Formats: sequence, structure tokens, C-alpha cells
Amino acid sequence: MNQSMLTTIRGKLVVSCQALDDEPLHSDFIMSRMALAAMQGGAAGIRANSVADVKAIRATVPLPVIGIIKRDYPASDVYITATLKEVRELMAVAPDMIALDATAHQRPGELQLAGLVQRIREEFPAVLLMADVATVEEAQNAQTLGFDCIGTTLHGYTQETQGSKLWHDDFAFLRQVLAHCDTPVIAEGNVDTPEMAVRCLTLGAHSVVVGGAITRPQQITQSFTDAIHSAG
Ligand SMILES: CC(=O)N[C@H](C=O)[C@@H](O)[C@H](O)[C@H](O)COP(=O)(O)O
Repeated sequence: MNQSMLTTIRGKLVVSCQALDDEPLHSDFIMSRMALAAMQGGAAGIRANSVADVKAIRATVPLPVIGIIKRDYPASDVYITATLKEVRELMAVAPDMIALDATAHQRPGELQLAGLVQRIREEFPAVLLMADVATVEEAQNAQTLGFDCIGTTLHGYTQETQGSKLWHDDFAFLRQVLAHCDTPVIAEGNVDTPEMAVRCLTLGAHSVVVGGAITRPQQITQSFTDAIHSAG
């Protein structure tokens, strides 16, 4: 499956099934059922956090999986697959692709981004690597480092991009990344409606990842209650 994941998800939807330990649906069993529901709805791939969730999802659905480990480190803003330790942990459950923070921020541990990519390529040559970025410069750097694909995942979530949403100005950030990179670009982050997902693909995104709008019921509920509140 590994080498073909990018082919499998081209022009299609990947569903992010994540619930952190402070969220109501935190459970590898529930995430595996979310993945099954996503598959029944036509998703071509799954993105998941933690070894337990990736393992449960892999045992439940035959879809390719993008694995991450979110872990907070003191004195670093990097929390998505920050070090080689998380990569090695994930490889025990063999995701097809691993996504890692590819921002310019200082990483915990010895290896910075270039060194980390080099070590992963040496140790795990078969796994695909997705660069989660927030800026165009980070996307270009990820391309130079040889990532297999670039995700807009962290746009709006770093100090430099705080408050920006992927869909702002008709997906201006996504369009800029697409204009500057030949590497496949995956639209991810605040893609909250089917129309937005279609727009990302029409603009040239290789694939689109949708999370909370499908798999976080507290967020979905809030969109209804907010709408009712503003109408009243
Ligand atoms: C910023 C960050 O930590 N993003 C995480 C990355 O894996 C997830 O919490 C998001 O749910 C995922 O990126 C999908 O985005 P959205 O849920 O907005 O569709």
C-alpha cells in the first residue's frame, strides 16, 4: 500500500479521525469506528494520531493511513511528530505515510528538520513523508528536503499565521503554495464543508483532509448552536 498511497488518494477525501485525551471521543475503538464510517462514506484514506489509534484503524479498515503522534515538549512549539522517537513508535504499526511538523520552529531534541528527514529516509526508506506547514517558505523548504507531499495543516496554528483560516480569500494560502511547489499539496485545516473540499481540489490540491467537520461532534454541534445564537 505504501508507495501507492498518493495515487490512492489523488482527487479524493482523506478523513482525519482524531480525539485527544481531553476530548469526549478519546478512544482507539471509537476512532476505528469513525474510520469505518468514513470508509462507508467514501473516504480514500485516514489520518490518525497515536500508535493505539493507527493500530485499531488498521485492524478495522483497509484504507491507507497517515500517522502522526502529537506530543507536547517543553520549550518547543513543535508537537506533530516532533522527533525520531515518535517516528520509530509509529513505524511499529506501519502507517503508509507519516506527517510531521515541517515549520521553521525549533524542534525538541538534537535533530532539526533536515537531519530528521535524512534519518527517517535511512531507517525507513519505504514510508511516505508529509510536511505539515504553515507558510509558503516552509512549503518550499519541505520540497527542497524531498518530502513526498506538503500539507497546509498548520496554517493558522503558528505564531506567524495565527488567526488565518485556510479558506480565507478563496484559499489564498493554498493557491500560493500550489504556485510555488511541484510536490503534491494536500489541503488540510478548516475545510469545513463539502463545497470547500471541492474548491481545494479544483484549485489543484492533490487531495483534501477533513477532520473536525466530520469526526468531532462537539465541533459540529457548536456550528449549529453558533448559527442559532447569531440568528437569534
Ligand atoms: C493544527 C492541528 O493540530 N491539526 C491536527 C493535525 O493533525 C488535527 O487536530 C486536525 O483535526 C486536522 O489537521 C484536520 O483539520 P480540521 O479538523 O480543521 O479539518
